[in-house]
Amino acid sequence: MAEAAQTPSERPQVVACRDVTREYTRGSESRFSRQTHPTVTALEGVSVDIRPGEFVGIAGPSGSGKSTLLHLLAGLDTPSEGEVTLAGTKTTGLSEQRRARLRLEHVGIVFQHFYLLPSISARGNVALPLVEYGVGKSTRRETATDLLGRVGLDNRTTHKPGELSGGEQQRVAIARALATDPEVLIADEPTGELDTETGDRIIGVLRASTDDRAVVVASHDERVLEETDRVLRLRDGRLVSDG
Ligand SMILES: Nc1ncnc2c1ncn2[C@@H]1O[C@H](COP(=O)(O)OP(=O)(O)OP(=O)(O)O)[C@@H](O)[C@H]1O
Repeated sequence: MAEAAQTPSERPQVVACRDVTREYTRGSESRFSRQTHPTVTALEGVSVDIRPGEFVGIAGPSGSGKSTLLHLLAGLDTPSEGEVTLAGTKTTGLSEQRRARLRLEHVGIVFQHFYLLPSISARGNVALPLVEYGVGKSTRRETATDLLGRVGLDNRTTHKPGELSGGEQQRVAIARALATDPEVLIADEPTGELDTETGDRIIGVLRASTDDRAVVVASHDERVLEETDRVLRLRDGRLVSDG
């Protein structure tokens, strides 16, 4: 069946979590103390499928496991138990280097605090993942300029991050995350510190990115969650609803 004729629910999943648990052990034994801190179970028994074309929200109170789940979905972290399969590859057991390659090839990541390089232009920042990908300079420039146009920043391509507003920097970060044309775009609190109008613009840019990929957003912002197709609600590390 042609891809275009498929609805998101008919497409194969791009990320699958099966009965995933993530525990953090805080502190460690030292020479002077045998006492270890208790283990925190940040996620427990979470199973989720995410397919291209879906705009998925992750919601829940502070500490409920949203960022932990996002990091697992993005291949930034691996579960203590259970399995995460990203673009057909299980993340557990891969070396750091192979996991980094898997992310480079399949995932775009947007953090709340952008993490743009201050000394280079918006266009240079967007082109950075393509350097790692081995794309030539003129194609990098062309792609980065095109992506900045798509997020409404045609007239800011040569500005450095410090010369841009928070919302503009966030749009540069989204354009950078899209540079490698990833199958899944992951965003952690992308509207966190933005005013309503700027936040709405970011939501629009994320929504417009879902045509051929999955977009997964962890957020406290109900305006973001209302725009998604589906919300995964977490409480105390457990998935309490999916729909
Ligand atoms: N590196 C870590 N070491 C120890 N505990 C951690 C670590 N990261 C997260 N936790 C704990 O895991 C739980 C889930 O954290 P997580 O950051 O996933 O929650 P969250 O829902 O994203 O919270 P917020 O909305 O406040 O960002 C919390 O109890 C947190 O304290």
